[in-house]
Amino acid sequence: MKKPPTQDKTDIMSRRTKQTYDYGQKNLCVLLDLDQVLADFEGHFITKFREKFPDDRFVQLDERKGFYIKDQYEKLDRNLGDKVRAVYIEKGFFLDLPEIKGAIPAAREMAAMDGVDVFICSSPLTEYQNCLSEKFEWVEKHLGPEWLDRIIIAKDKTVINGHILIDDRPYINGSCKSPAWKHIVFTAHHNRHVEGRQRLDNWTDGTWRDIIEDFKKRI
Ligand SMILES: Nc1ncnc2c1ncn2[C@H]1C[C@H](O)[C@@H](COP(=O)(O)O)O1
Ligand SMILES: [Mg+2]
Repeated sequence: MKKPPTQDKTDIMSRRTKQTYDYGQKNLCVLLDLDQVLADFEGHFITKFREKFPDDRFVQLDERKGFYIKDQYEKLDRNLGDKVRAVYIEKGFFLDLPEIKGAIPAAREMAAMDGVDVFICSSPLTEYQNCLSEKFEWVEKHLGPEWLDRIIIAKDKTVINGHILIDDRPYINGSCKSPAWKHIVFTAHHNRHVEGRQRLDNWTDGTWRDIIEDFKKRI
């Protein structure tokens, strides 16, 4: 393994690809989900749904329950499922997602922390045509081009290696029954009812730093 050069972490981070050197210690690998952790999928969905279908019933954010928006809308009216889908497969939907408050400065600060590597781990829709390229565009626009090398696209997040996965989806299943990561549930309206899980409620009160420091001690 190469010896580390005599430069500080800021210099290394400014490169497009962060290199791995033998510092005699392991870095904490943090996987950050994109939708509803960095980008506000649910809030933007309601705005667009109401613009497109102003005469239809919709679910207020504080009434959201269960991961899939489509499932809850279909319970209101079974014809709404196709309308829900039409909103998020439309060109520009993923690119225009607003930032979750405080997420971008927190992600940048986390990535600059000593002993921490940060990746963005996101699942594409099966209707990938707009969603996939727009996820990359969103990251480039909000975090910068140097983050493009840190995007992991995976339908099955259980096979991805990392120490922590911060993700709003409360149950993450896949072909690996014992994923390497510990799941920290990022609180969203749809998952508030899920109990007994380690959570991160927001990016603004600084508690994310405590979680990262705690896990750094454990690896
Ligand atoms: N709450 C959601 N309802 C429907 N679809 C959703 C929701 N959150 C995310 N999605 C979509 C958008 C993403 O492309 C995939 C997976 O998202 P991920 O945040 O990586 O679990 O599903
Ligand atoms: Mg998500």
